[in-house]
Amino acid sequence: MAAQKQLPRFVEFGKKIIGIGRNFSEHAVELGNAVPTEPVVFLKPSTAYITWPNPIKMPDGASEIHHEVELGLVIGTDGRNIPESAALSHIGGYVLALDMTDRILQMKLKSTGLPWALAKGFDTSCPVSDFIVKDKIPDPQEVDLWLKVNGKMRQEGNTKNMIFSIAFLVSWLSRHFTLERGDVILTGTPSGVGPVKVGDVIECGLGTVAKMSFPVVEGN
Ligand SMILES: CC(=O)CC(=O)C(=O)O
Ligand SMILES: [Mg+2]
Repeated sequence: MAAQKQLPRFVEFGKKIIGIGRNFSEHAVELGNAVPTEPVVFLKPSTAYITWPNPIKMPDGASEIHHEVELGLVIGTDGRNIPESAALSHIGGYVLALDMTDRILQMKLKSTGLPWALAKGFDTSCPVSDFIVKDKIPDPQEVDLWLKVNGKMRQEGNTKNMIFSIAFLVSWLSRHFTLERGDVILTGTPSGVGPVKVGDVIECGLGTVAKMSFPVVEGN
């Protein structure tokens, strides 16, 4: 409870949303990408956040978007050049997150070597759960991730299968830019990503620690 008071709801101080791509080899392979030798990084604007009971809105011009269930790390203490040995102490807690992606647009951008910002950063592209206090996840490298669409299982994975560990990611990112209290790091999705359309309902969870559900609606 004390920890919850320190970090009440991350959205009150949410800053950068830092995405890590292709951090599970089976997912990299399912989209025809090479398994990375260095983390693949992108950013989403804070306007991407939504929490229950808000819906995911289809972005303009799209008829489908992809779901990606992920563990989100919430930074609790600012840091730069954080050694790997101290990385976990900079994490203040966690969120269950969806990295919603306009895959068709992302593929187009990739094919011309352009950044993914528009495909990853549309409004409502980052649904998140309530803040999860650190104690609820004693080992973030041993967490089940699952996602269903309209009641059918689509993604099942475990954070132990990440290519780059959570401690490595926090340390490595902090060498490139300062991590600030309230930043959220999306740690990558396991395999099974796929399309959702208007009318679909996504339900997902982190083992039994967190669960959330979001409908997909027409954008405006
Ligand atoms: C290809 C992607 O969109 C990468 C990504 O976000 C991931 O989680 O992996
Ligand atoms: Mg992702």
